[in-house]
Amino acid sequence: MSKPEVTSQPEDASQPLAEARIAELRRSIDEIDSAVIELLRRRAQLSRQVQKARIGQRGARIAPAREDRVRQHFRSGLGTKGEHVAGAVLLLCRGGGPSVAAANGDAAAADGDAAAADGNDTTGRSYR
Ligand SMILES: C=C(O[C@@H]1C=C(C(=O)O)C=C[C@H]1O)C(=O)O
Repeated sequence: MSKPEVTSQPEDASQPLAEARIAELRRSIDEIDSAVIELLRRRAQLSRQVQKARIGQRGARIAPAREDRVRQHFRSGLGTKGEHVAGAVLLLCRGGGPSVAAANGDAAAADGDAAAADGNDTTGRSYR
């Protein structure tokens, strides 16, 4: 696999058009990121409702077979790297830690997530 290109040069202020274009593109990227964040918040809410319902029926919070299908869905849409995205999405949406709603700059809540951030899901499987 080829290495990702890394530009060490500072952005060239002598190219104002290119700079303006980059700024415009970055605004579009930021808008998309905001939409992705909002969708992930909604996904996490729905996911927690499913988990709560299952726990209410004395089931487990985690459903490995369903998670495999979620990974497959991301892989079919995004290629092999999609599985990494799926791993991050599942990590975010699984309950047990602070909810995504507590994420607004709440360092204490973020600390509580550290145990889940070691690259392994709660089934002990690595998602890296
Ligand atoms: C939401 C569910 O519960 C958990 C969360 C999942 C998810 O966020 O996609 C998938 C499987 C479960 O580990 C579910 O079983 O559908």
